[in-house]
Amino acid sequence: ISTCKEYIDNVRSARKSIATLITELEALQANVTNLHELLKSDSLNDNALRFHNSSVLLTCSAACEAKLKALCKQLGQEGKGTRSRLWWPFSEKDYQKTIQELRNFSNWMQFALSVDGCRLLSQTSDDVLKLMEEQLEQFKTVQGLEASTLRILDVVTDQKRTIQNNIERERRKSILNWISTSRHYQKHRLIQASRAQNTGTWILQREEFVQWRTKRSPSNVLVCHGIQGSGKTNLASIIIDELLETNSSETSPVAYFYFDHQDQSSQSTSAVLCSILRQLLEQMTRIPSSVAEVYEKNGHKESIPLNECERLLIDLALDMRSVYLVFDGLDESGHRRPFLQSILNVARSDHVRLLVTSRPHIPDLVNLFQQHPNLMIEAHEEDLKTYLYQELEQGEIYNIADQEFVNKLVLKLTKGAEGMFLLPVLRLRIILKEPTLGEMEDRLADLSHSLNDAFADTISRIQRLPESRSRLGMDALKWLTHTTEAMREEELSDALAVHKKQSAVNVKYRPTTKTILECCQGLATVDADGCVRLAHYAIQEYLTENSEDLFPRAEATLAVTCLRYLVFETFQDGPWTTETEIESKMATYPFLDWAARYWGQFTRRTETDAEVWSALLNFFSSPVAPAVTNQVRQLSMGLIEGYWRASECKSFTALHHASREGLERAVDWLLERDTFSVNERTRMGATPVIMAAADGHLQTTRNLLAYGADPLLENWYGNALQCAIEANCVATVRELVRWGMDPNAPGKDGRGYLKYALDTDSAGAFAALVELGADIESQCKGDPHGHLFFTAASWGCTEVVALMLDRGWAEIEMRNPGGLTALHCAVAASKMTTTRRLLDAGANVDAMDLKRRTALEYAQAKGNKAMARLLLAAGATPRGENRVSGRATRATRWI
Ligand SMILES: Nc1ncnc2c1ncn2[C@@H]1O[C@H](COP(=O)(O)OP(=O)(O)OP(=O)(O)O)[C@@H](O)[C@H]1O
Repeated sequence: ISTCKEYIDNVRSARKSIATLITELEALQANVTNLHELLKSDSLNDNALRFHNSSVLLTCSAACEAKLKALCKQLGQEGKGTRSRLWWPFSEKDYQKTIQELRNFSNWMQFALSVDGCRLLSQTSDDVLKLMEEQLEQFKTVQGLEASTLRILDVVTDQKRTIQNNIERERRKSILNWISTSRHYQKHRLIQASRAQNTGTWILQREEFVQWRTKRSPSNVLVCHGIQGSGKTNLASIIIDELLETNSSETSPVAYFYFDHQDQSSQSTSAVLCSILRQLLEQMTRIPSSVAEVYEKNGHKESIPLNECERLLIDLALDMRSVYLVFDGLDESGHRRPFLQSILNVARSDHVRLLVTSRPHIPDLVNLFQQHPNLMIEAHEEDLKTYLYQELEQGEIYNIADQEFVNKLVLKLTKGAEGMFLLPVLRLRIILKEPTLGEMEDRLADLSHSLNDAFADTISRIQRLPESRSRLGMDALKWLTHTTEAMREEELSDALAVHKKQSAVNVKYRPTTKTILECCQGLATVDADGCVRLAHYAIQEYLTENSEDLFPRAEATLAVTCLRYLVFETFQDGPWTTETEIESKMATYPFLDWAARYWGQFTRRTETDAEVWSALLNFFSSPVAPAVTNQVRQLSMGLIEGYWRASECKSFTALHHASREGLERAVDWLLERDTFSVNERTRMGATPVIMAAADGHLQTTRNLLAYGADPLLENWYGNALQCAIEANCVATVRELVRWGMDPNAPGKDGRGYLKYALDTDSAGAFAALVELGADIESQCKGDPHGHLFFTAASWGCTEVVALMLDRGWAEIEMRNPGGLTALHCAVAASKMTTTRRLLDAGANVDAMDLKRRTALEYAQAKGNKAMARLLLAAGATPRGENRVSGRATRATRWI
């Protein structure tokens, strides 16, 4: 039974097995046939292929043959009985083995079917192994190549990363430079370099300072005040160093600014805030997206708008653990009011620690800071001693004097310091200038009593120098005392080279900076920007106070120097055609640019001086000088080409000059002689009255009108009234309207005059126009905002907004056609300062427009977090607050 079962099982699967066996045998047969063909073919003969007896292919073929024979025998059932012949001759295991073997043979044959395969299989198995090894080697080489490729890929990836980093670095640099290029650190480094070692550290231990720094003080502001020369600036530099060393980090950045009375033009509110913003960003590894966004939006503009800068500062401060801001010499800032307004906005956040230094008794500062902690600064005896000993050692005093004299000197200077650092500094300089010990002792016995005496001593020393040196020193001090703009070394040197009998620039007379400084006997110094300055604010005060005695007719002589320089033959080949030509003249003759910009300032105040008058007439009668002067001025002020083009400058007459500079006597003189028509026009259409009105020269405007000037004439920009409004020259605006200009007439581009006042937020001019009859309602017609109040809020005209509310010319909750309040408008336009002013004036922070949106939602839509915080601080209710009471709403979570 078991035999029968075995048979039946075998027979059952035999059909399938036979079919498989046949397929494998057919495949093998086909391969053998093909191989046979190949071995006979030319391709192998040509290559003279020899099969070794023990080659792999022959061995394999022999094995194949043997197998096939065995198979035949098995299938033929030779020598078996009848019954067993009916049996399927393979067990399952044998069958599987046979099929596998046949497949292997087939594979070998197939491999041999290529020339390369044949060549390989013609070798013995050892050879094949060797070849395989070689191929393995080659494979490894390829693998090596792959590894190199991977390395190359790594390098390329690295390079890509580097390039990306470079791009990011460049972008960061452009953003930072766009924000500010002021080199705030230069003054800091100068002070650091001149500060005596180990002085002033006492301030870091003072309780007021420690409390301020560690936020234990109830106020985030600390005011350090002290008399002139008490050492405030040096102490500020010590504080800055300490904060930078121990606090400066991504989350606690430090920024500072030193105000300087001689540098007003580069210390506008905007310049200072931008410098602060840049410093804070420099301490952060990544530029925050809020800053990048402002750059994307405004990067094409020359500089970052002030309100954006202020907003970003507020925004950054809120994200920091603490921000330390140090401002030295607030009393020296000529733009104090707007600056303080902005910086105190920034310092509303408690994260901001604000430290300022100033002289005492400055009324506006006293009022503003009286509720904040104060720290009195005066020179410390120990610091003075340290400083004096260091100075004496460096001055090699021990070559002349013994220790006893040195000790006596230090003691006397320290005891007589009167709380100042500056006084002993000056006294020491005077003593050290003496040639012998005896004269030093005499000086010490007869010390100047006060700071002013010390200055007077120095001046008399300058006056005792040899004549030309003394003149040079006093002339340099005269320039430095009377200029409102810092003078670069080369400008001052070129100005000092102007002598009476010259008719051209003579470079041989230009003194070097070293000579200038020597002749000023320590009263002047050069800063890191290459500007020559009076060494201390106190010197400026002294020289200004005593100017009449020290520099008789100072401004007149400066006016004459400018006018004489401008008519030099050197410039007779002007006006020039290209910007490069003009710039090259300005570079070769550095005083040209300075004289062209400031001659009028000095001349205006000294027109009646005979020498000035004669120099002025000489200037006016020059066929070239007025054109050259105008060209250089317009270019150096950065005006568009139309203004400095030679043809325009040639049409800019003496009358235009006199009108723009407000030279009343000259205007009268020129008009009386009928030299020019009162309505003389330049190529761009400028008239004398436009020139006078735009610069706010009231009397000159009056005189021109009296001579028949037509204020309705327009240049390419507008008429005299429009120019006076935009420059916020209130008295001139009044004069022009009184003369007959209609404040309700449309301007050149069809807009009403009130709108021009909004262009520059000129609240004074706006008020004057309304008082003189400008009708707000009629000038609102056609305004896309519906009313000037909304336009003012949208444009960020904070002063005009405040004015309109004060005077009742607008209601704080009035609505535009879209149901928006002024608050909505200011928030929608991201005008932070205007928004704050509206909130201070009582604007309803939750007012809703027609679609029931609040100002907070406008801020949210804009992604303006600082604005949202401002509104929330003013009590704004986030949407959903009532519904989800007690839980952060979407709006507050977003902030
Ligand atoms: N630590 C110091 N090391 C060396 N010199 C110092 C130091 N402190 C002050 N001085 C000297 O004293 C002068 C006056 O100091 P500083 O300018 O700091 O005073 P200030 O109080 O800021 O003056 P002002 O209010 O008049 O501007 C400096 O020009 C310097 O020469």
